[in-house]
Order: sequence, then C-alpha cells, then structure tokens
Amino acid sequence: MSQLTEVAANPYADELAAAKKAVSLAARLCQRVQQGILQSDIQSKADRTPVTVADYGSQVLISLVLKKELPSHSFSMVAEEDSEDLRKDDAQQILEHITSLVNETIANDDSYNMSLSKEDVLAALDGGKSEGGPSGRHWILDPIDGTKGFIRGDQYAVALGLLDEGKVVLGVLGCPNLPSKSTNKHNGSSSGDQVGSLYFATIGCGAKVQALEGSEPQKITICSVNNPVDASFFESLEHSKRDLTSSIAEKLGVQAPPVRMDSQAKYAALAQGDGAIYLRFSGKGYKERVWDHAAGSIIVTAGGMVKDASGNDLDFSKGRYLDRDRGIIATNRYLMPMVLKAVQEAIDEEQ
Ligand SMILES: Nc1ncnc2c1ncn2[C@@H]1O[C@H](COP(=O)(O)O)[C@@H](O)[C@H]1OP(=O)(O)O
Ligand SMILES: [Mg+2]
Ligand SMILES: [Mg+2]
Ligand SMILES: [Mg+2]
Repeated sequence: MSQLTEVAANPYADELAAAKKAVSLAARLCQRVQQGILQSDIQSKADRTPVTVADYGSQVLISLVLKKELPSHSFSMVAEEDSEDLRKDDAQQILEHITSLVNETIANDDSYNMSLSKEDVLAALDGGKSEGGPSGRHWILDPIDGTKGFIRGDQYAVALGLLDEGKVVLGVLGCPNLPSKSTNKHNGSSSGDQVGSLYFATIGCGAKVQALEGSEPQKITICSVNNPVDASFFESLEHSKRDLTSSIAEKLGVQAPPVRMDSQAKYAALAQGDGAIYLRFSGKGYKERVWDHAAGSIIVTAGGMVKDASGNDLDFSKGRYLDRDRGIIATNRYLMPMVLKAVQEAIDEEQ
C-alpha cells in the first residue's frame, strides 16, 4: 500500500506515527536503565508501589515527542506519574539523574536538537494530569507498565493509547523483552525470535508488530483455538487471584499450566497467538486504571475480544479509573462465551 493510500485508509495515521516514535524512544531509555538498574534508581510512591527513574524518563520523553510531532493538535494526557515526589528537597539528585537520562536519549537519537532543564522535566510530567473522560481526545499513558517486572529484569511494557470521544482508537505497546513469536521463554530469546517489539493497532485497521529498532510491520493474529482443552491462559505474576483463575481454568478443562507474566505484554502475547486466554482478577477493592488496559485492549480487540466478567465492553470514558464489573477477560470470539460462563460459575461458587 502506498503511504498516501494508507493515510486515506487510516484517519489516525499521523497520531499513530507520532505514538510509535514516542514509545520507541521511551523504550530505548527503559532498556538502558534496566540493564544497569541500581537501588538508588528506585523510589516508593505514596501507595507503596515502586517507581523508577525510567518510569519518569519514559513519561517525559513521550509527552515531548507527541507535542513535537503533532504541533497543531491540542494536547491532553492521562498518565500514571506526576512531579509531586520529585519536587521534594531530598529528590534533587534523582531529578538530575532523570534529566540527564532524558537528554542523553534525545542526543543519541538525532531527531531533536534540544536539551531539557529540571523544570522542563517537572512540567512535562505534569502534562499527564488530565482526567480524560467521554469528550475530546486524550492520550492515555503508562510509561512503564509492570514496574515490578522491570526491576526484576522481566517483562514490562511502555503503553500509549488514544481516547477519542470516550473510545480507545489507537494503541501502541513497546515490549522490549518480549519475543515477537513465542513467549514460552518470556525472559529471553527462544529459537531465534526477534526480542523487543512494538505492537500497534488503530481502530478498524488490525494489529501489527515490528522490531523496536525498526522493521517492516507484520500483521499479527490471535489464536483460533475453539476448544478450551487446547487453550492456555495468561495471568498476572504479581496481582492475580490464583484460586479464582485456577477454578475458571478447571471448569473450562484447560490442561496447560498458567503462563504468568508482568504487564500488558500479556495482551501483546495474546494478540500474536502465543496463548488463547488472558484472565485478570485482582485483589478485592483494587480499582483498575485506564492506562493499564487502553493500549493492550485495542491490540487484542483488532482480532479478538476484551470484556468484563458480565460480558460488557470495557468503558474508558469515566476518567482515570476503568469502569468494569469485577475482572477482565481477553480471548478470541470462539472461546469468549465459554470463558464468561465459567467465570460466572466460579464467581458464584466463591460467594
Ligand atoms: N494491587 C494491585 N492489583 C492489581 N494491579 C496492580 C496492583 N498494584 C499495581 N497494579 C498495577 O497493575 C499493573 C501490573 O499488572 P500485572 O500485575 O499484570 O503485571 C501495573 O499497572 C501495576 O502498576 P505499574 O504500572 O505501576 O506497574
Ligand atoms: Mg506504577
Ligand atoms: Mg501499569
Ligand atoms: Mg506504570
């Protein structure tokens, strides 16, 4: 397809190009930090979850690239991180470190001739404070999804979505540690597969993958298994109600052991057919955030389905939190009715 035809066929082509560029650059910063991560690179947030210099650096780079690449667009972003902790007196050293990481990543890329001050970094972070909602366009960003996996040296994702009038219309997932074909050995390369991929989808245009360092995009397809006995399922490594997911799997007759993985890399792995089902049931009272699902879910819905436990589509139009009933289920259209039935039965038994 010529570039002109592609632009005509995809109303979000400009936004997609900018989002891919932003996520690729951020992923480069994350890869560098992950290779030599130190205890001093990690902080604890008020909610006791970890945040690293790379979470902050990734968010700064992404907001910067989106603004540079789309100068005529109004900018609104719903993002996980903000500058509050970095404005404290004891955070000056870490802020300096983040600023130099961002500037070095920009300098190594050649696209932009600029250098950020510490104030620029703080201001860029606070560009992510939008509430999103049902009207207008809003970027939705998780600069590192799966920070615990990132610190451990495992899977993580840089996840950027675009909300337009309350619907997710575009998603890009940078997965630096995910092999693009088989995730069976998800900590490293297996059988020569490409490790480090960029997954993306725009509404109505299918999902694709390319190498993070750049390559011809390839279409990806969700697996077509229609008998749950032959299916395998993904769940979170850190945040899964394992009693419930194993009861669901048992009801379905799933034979394979669960594949446990951090972050939205699970959505990417599912979208490229590495497994058949993703079951997400977190602890009681945990409210899911939009940035933990926006990019991943559109990459799966290009060929499959993502629903809550009642079979409803996820609603991203309610602000920073995701409106959903209990869990999240992602799978192909053949298995979805069977999985939803098993989910209802398992939930009823649990009560
Ligand atoms: N108690 C929790 N239950 C469910 N998810 C959580 C919880 N605490 C943090 N998260 C977020 O869930 C996502 C991780 O998903 P997974 O468990 O599938 O790897 C991350 O977005 C993580 O935040 P973060 O983005 O800060 O890493
Ligand atoms: Mg976090
Ligand atoms: Mg997250
Ligand atoms: Mg995060």
